[in-house]
Amino acid sequence: MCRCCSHLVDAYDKERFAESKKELDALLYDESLATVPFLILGNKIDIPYAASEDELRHFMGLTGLTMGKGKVNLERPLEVFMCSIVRKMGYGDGFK
Ligand SMILES: Nc1nc2c(ncn2[C@@H]2O[C@H](COP(=O)(O)OP(=O)(O)OP(=O)(O)O)[C@@H](O)[C@H]2O)c(=O)[nH]1
Repeated sequence: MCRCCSHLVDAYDKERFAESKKELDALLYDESLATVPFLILGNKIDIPYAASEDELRHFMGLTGLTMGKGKVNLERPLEVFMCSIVRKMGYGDGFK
C-alpha cells in the first residue's frame, strides 16, 4: 500500500500560516511518519496576493528541506506544489 501525507495550506490566508506550520511540524516530527512522503499543497493561487511558492516555503520553514521537483530524497521525500482546487489545477502533479 502506498502511504503519503498531504498538508493543505491556504496560501491566501497569511495570518494563519503560523497555525498551519504548527500542524505541519507536528506531522514532520512524528516518528511514525519519518519515512512517509509529504506533499505540501499551497492552495488558492487563483486569488491575487496569495503567497508565492517561495514565500510559502519560507513561512512553513521548508527552505532547504525540499529537493526540487522531480528529485526525491528517499529519507524524507517532501515537496511543495501550488494549486487551486476550485480551478482544478496544480495538485495532480504533486500527487503524481
Ligand atoms: N478562490 C479559491 N477558493 C477556494 C479554493 N479552495 C477552496 N476554496 C474556498 O474556500 C472556502 C473554504 O475553505 P477554507 O475556509 O479554507 O476551508 P476550511 O477547511 O473550512 O477552513 P479551515 O479548516 O478553517 O482552514 C470555500 O468557500 C471554498 O470554496 C481555491 O482553490 N480557490
